[in-house]
Amino acid sequence: MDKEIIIDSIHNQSITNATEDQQLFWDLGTNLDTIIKENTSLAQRIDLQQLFPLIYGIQEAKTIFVAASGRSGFAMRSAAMRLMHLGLNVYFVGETITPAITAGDLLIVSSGSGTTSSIIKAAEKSLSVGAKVVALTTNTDSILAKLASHVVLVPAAEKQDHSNRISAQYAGSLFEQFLLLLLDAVFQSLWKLSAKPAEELWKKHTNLE
Ligand SMILES: O=C([C@H](O)CO)[C@H](O)[C@H](O)COP(=O)(O)O
Repeated sequence: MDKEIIIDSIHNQSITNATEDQQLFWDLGTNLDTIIKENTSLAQRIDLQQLFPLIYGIQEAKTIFVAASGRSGFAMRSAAMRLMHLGLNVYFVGETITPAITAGDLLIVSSGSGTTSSIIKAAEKSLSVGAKVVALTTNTDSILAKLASHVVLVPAAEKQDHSNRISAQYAGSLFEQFLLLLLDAVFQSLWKLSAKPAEELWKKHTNLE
């Protein structure tokens, strides 16, 4: 190939890439800004008093069970880990070592849609044995919300709401992100109430990772 053509094509390539990179840079910044703003707005729309029964329920329960699917499940696993750090007896539903739920226990479920069948089944079983069920969901008319002993409404977009009205993010992303923030806020309150020093909690942190 002619030397000038090669130089020309390299030059054009770098101009094209620079433009694409600039666009990507701008998009990423805008995306982060959108995500943070949507979470901030959601935090302002949460009725914090709806969290009181969750907090008291966690303090009173013999054993706490946590259940959620997919990305909601990832957020709830993080919350379950922190409850364990507080010294509470906590299991994630579906793990091999999770025992039977019984009366006096608490099941915390989260489902943006409130229609995920495994989560509804877990709630039904828990109620049938006399355990309490606290549900976090975007939909107070859902089967899960109607079953639950107590509902925390998280007014994020439901995963099949493609209207962009509540969130510009894909599917249930806002709900799933916010679960992590909300349950970290719950943990901070529980930690303060426990009056335990961080060093005591840290002893519970896995030393096998
Ligand atoms: O992983 C999920 C999906 O990607 C939606 O954003 C959900 O967490 C999963 O499908 C469970 O759904 P919900 O029970 O409605 O939270």
